[in-house]
Amino acid sequence: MTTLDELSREHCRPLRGSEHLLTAAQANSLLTCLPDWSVSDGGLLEKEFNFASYAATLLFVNTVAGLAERENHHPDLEVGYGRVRVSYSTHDVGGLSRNDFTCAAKIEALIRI
Ligand SMILES: C[C@H](O)[C@H](O)[C@H]1CNC2=NC(N)=NC(=O)C2=N1
Repeated sequence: MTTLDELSREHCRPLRGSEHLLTAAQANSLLTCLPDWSVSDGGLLEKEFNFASYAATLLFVNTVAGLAERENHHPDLEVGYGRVRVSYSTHDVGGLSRNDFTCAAKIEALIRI
């Protein structure tokens, strides 16, 4: 079984095409190592993060944006006061791929520093 640490050390690969879609079993297995992440009814890998200040919220947004650019894998970010909902899916695959779980693990690794 993949651990959070192992997943966070992977890098996103350019994936295109439905052959890279994860099965529900594969997605559920990866989900077990991501604390408080869930797969929404719409098929997005999601988590809401809460912060004590607007400055901390924006620091998180910018850090996640930097990660997205480095990995060339970009989440939707819904930003509120002290709150960010991060949603991943892989557009080029048409659903969830391993890249979504890799990036989620990287976010977990960076907030645990
Ligand atoms: C051309 C470029 O590499 C692709 O469009 C990348 C960019 N970032 C991406 N981000 C996400 N979330 N899904 C993708 O399929 C995706 N594809």
